Amino acid sequence: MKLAVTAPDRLDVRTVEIDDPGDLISRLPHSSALAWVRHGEGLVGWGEAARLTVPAGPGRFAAVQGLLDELFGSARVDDPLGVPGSGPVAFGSFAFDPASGDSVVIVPRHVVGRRGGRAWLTTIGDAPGPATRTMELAEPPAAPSQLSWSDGALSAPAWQRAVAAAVEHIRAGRLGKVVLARDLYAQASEPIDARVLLARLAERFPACYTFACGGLVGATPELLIRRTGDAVESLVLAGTAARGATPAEDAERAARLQASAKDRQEHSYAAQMVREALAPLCAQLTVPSEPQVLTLPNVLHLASPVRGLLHDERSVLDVVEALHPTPAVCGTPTDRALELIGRLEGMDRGRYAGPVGWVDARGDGEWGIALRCAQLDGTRARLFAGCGIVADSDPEAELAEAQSKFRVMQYALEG
Ligand SMILES: C=C(O[C@@H]1C=C(C(=O)O)C=C[C@H]1O)C(=O)O
Repeated sequence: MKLAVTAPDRLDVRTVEIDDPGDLISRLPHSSALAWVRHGEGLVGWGEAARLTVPAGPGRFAAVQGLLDELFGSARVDDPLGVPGSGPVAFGSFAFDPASGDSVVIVPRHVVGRRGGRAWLTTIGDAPGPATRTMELAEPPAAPSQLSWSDGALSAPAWQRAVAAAVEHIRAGRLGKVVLARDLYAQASEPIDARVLLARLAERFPACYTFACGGLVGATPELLIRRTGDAVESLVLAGTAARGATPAEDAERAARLQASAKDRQEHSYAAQMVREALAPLCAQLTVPSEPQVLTLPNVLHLASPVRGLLHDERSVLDVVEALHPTPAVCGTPTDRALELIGRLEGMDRGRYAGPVGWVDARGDGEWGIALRCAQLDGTRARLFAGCGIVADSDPEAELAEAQSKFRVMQYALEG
């Protein structure tokens, strides 16, 4: 594995406490944004003090952690706050497939953080000017215009055939579950500004993690892992139903989802694997015996909140490595599911369904699974959505489920 690294020999890092900046996303001065925001709290970043381009291959998480240890370990750091996300941080977005696609890790020159009534500004490289200088509101960016839509690798009927083929493999006993995704393109007349999408997503999906890294922009409900000191948390999602039109219909659909043997099976593959991956790392681990229902503006999900205490000092990236790819986005068993995904989807997922998030110099951080997202490339956006397939899956129902997941980014682009 050969990593491309652009970084100075030694980072000069300074964090200062600042007045409440309010909405973080409106502080971003240009479209090449880095973001991780939920309920108005989190981190936004811009500029590049360092960039790591990580090729496919085993050990990519450990390789990144090793480089960050060097970079952060040799840095001159003035960080009087000492809270998760203060001092130097790296944002990252890893490719889904361990065998294909580059991953991107960026140490921004400027980071604004906001959590629990405190806010901070971190500057790398330059002597920071007065905090108010960078706190000026950026010019409001323009919304995407004249969008046209087209299929990605597979049309809707072709994708339904892929789902039917997956069901055959599962019924033949070759695997228990596989997650199949498809892509969709949006073409705009002008370059798409990530900040417009981020602002719309954060407003409409406040309970999701609105993220941006290396042009991948989305709002994921799925927390792969948060590490704060020795405490770790995860939110496993798998099993989905459409929202109802009224509160009564929602309640009825939530009850049906919780009682659905097919969705419970889809969910238990994912929850069980997360338990098995975390157990060896944890002195204590709690996985609820029954999933709950998470209600989002577009869908309902079966959800298992997992909590644990690490028994050794480990960076959040070590835990990401132990978890990815979970059956929420890949399948069971992992190797057969990966192979079938490669055969049936007809596309490279890139960084969709890979880990996305941030890590600081203490090894604290938050990583989600990059879902409900699009890869921006100038005037074009490539959207992704996928569904867990088990023996009882129906291709038409899975297509409808994928459409309801696409709606998140369709809304972000169209308003
Ligand atoms: C694969 C996606 O979502 C995943 C699949 C789910 C399912 O199949 O029920 C639910 C949540 C996510 O874990 C996606 O949004 O693209």
